[in-house]
Amino acid sequence: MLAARGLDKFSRNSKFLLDRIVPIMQILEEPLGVTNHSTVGADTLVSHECTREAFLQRKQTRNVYRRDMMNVVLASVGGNYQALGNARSALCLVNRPYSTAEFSNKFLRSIPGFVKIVEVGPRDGLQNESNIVPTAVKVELIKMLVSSGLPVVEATSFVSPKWVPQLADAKDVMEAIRNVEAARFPVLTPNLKGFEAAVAAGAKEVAIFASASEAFSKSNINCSIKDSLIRYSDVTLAARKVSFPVRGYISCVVGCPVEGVVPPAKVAYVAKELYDMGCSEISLGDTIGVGTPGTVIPMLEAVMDVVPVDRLAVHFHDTYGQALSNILVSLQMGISTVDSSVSGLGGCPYAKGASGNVATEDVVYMLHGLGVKTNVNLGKLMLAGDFISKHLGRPSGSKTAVALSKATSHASKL
Ligand SMILES: CC(C)(COP(=O)([O-])OP(=O)([O-])OC[C@H]1O[C@@H](n2cnc3c(N)ncnc32)[C@H](O)[C@@H]1OP(=O)([O-])[O-])[C@@H](O)C(=O)NCCC(=O)NCCSC(=O)C[C@@](C)(O)CC(=O)[O-]
Repeated sequence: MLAARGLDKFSRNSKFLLDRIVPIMQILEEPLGVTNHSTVGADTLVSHECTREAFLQRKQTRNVYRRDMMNVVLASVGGNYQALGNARSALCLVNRPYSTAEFSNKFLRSIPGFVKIVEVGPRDGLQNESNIVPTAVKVELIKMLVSSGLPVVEATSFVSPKWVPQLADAKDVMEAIRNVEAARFPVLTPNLKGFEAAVAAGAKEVAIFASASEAFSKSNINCSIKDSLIRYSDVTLAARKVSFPVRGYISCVVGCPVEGVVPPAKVAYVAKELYDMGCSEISLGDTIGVGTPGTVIPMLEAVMDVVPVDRLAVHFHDTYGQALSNILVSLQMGISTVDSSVSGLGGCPYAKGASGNVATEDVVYMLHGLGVKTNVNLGKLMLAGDFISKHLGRPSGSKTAVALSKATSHASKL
C-alpha cells in the first residue's frame, strides 16, 4: 500500500517534471551559438570570432535571452515553488561565460566538442547491490536512460550467478530490451561461456575485463592476468567471427586494494595486449577511486604511447571525490569517451571500500558547462536517477541531481 502510494507520488512528480521542467531545461540547455530563439540575431549565430567585443556582445544578448526565459519559466510553473526552484537552478546551466566553440583558450582548446558517455549504471551500478533489484525495475531504468539520449548503456553481465547474483537475470533483461533502439547495449562476458550466452540472449556487443593488478585479477575473475588474456583472446576471436565490437576494460589502473600503487607500465602492457587482440575501445578503470590528476596523467601518457587516444575511455569511481578532476584532465589529453553511472550508483564486489562510479548527472553538468555536446537531456537523466534512487531507498549520489531538485540559496539570488 505504502509502496503503491510512493509510486503514485513518484508518477505525479515525474509527470510534472516531464510536462513543465524538462521542456524548459531543453530550451535552457541549447548552447547560445545554435539557439533559434528570436532575440538572438543572425550575425550572432554566424560569428565565431574570439574577440572580446564579440564575446561581450554575445553575453549581452544572452542576458536578454535569460530574462525572457525566466518569464517563460515563471509563467509555466504557476504557483509551484519547488518547481520554480528547480527551474531557477536549471538557469545556472546557461550561466557560463562561453563555450569552447566560441571562445576557446589555451586551457579548453584541446577539449573535444562531443563526448560519448557510456552509462554503466545498470551493470556496474547495480552489480554490488545486496538486495536483488527486480528485472522489471532494471528494464525500466535502462529505457529511461535511453530516452535521456545516452548513446551506450551497459545493460548487464553474463558472469557466473554464483559470483554476482544481482545480475543472474541477464538473459531476461536482454530479452526485454530486444526491441529498444536508439542506444547500444554492451554486456560483460568473462569467458566463452558468457559470450555464447550473451549472443543467444540477443547481445550485439560485449566487453571483457582484465586488470593491471595481479591480485585484483585473482579476486575478480579467479585467474592471473596472463591466463585472463588467453581467455579473452578466445572471446575476441569468437566476437570477430560474428562482427561484434569488443570493449576491453582494465581495472586498477592507478591503484589496487591489495597491491597499492600500480605502475603505468603495467597498465600500458595490458592495454596493448587488449588492443592487439582486437578491442575496439579500451576503458581505463580507477576501480577504487584513488587516482588524482597527479597519478592519472602519467598513466594516460603511458597508455597513449601504445594505444591511439581515440580508442580510449576513462572510468572513474569517486571514492575520494577526484573523478571530475580526473575526467577533466583526461579530456584535456584528448580522450572523448567517459564512463559514468546514473546517481553515482556502484562499487565493485571485489574491491572493498570502492564507492560508486562518478555520477552521470555530474559529468553531463560539467560537460555542458564546458560547452561540450553529449546529446543527453539532463532533466530526463535526472528522472532516471530519481527512479532508481527511490527504488533503492536512498538519496541520489549525484550532487547535480540533489542541487537541481531543490530550491538552493544560490538559485534564489538569480
Ligand atoms: C570469471 C568467472 C566465471 C570464473 O569463475 P570460476 O569459478 O573460476 O570459473 P569456473 O570456470 O571454474 O566455473 C565455475 C562455475 O561458474 C560457471 N560459469 C563460468 N562462467 C560462467 C559464465 N560466464 N556465466 C555463467 N556461469 C558461468 C561454471 O559453469 C561453473 O558452474 P558450476 O559447474 O559450479 O555450476 C567468475 O570469476 C566470474 O563470473 N567473475 C565475475 C566477476 C565480476 O563480474 N566482477 C565485476 C565486474 S568487473 C568490474 O566491475 C570492474 C569494471 C569493469 O567495472 C572496471 C573497473 O571499475 O575497474
